[in-house]
Amino acid sequence: MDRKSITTRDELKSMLCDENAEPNSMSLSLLEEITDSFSWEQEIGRGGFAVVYKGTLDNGAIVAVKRLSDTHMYEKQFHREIECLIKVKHKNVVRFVGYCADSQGKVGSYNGKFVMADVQQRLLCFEYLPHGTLDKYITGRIM
Ligand SMILES: Nc1ncnc2c1ncn2[C@@H]1O[C@H](COP(=O)(O)OP(=O)(O)OP(=O)(O)O)[C@@H](O)[C@H]1O
Repeated sequence: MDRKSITTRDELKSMLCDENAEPNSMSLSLLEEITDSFSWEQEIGRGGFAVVYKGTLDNGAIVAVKRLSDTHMYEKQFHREIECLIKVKHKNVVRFVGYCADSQGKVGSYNGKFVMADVQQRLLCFEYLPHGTLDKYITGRIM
């Protein structure tokens, strides 16, 4: 279980080219880099618990980066979700590429005092599906 995390665009590109490659942990800095720091121009959709961004690579490859809202899940649930996503491998299920759980202590002011708080970021990365949602696809509302 000591596989090296995906930290560069090249590592992500070669992982995407290998259909047998297992999902892996990814660095927050790489996910920030490919989504232009989660800019609104890269946003492709919103669900109940996450905003989904397009992550673009220089060879034209695209991934979908799902940034979970900080209140969405406890640690255990997040681990269980990753475990399930890793196990599911099927041609009709979107490919799970990787995950990122990052926590940084940040100093801020609260009631006039400086406090140190843990800022957590949890992200999931999937293969990008270019044809919109299934309901729009089925009902023909795709451009
Ligand atoms: N792999 C993907 N490729 C392309 N677009 C995606 C992908 N995953 C999500 N999206 C887009 O982002 C939107 C939000 O996705 P998300 O999975 O967060 O929410 P959801 O499917 O509505 O379900 P829920 O809120 O229950 O998790 C989708 O409706 C879709 O437009």
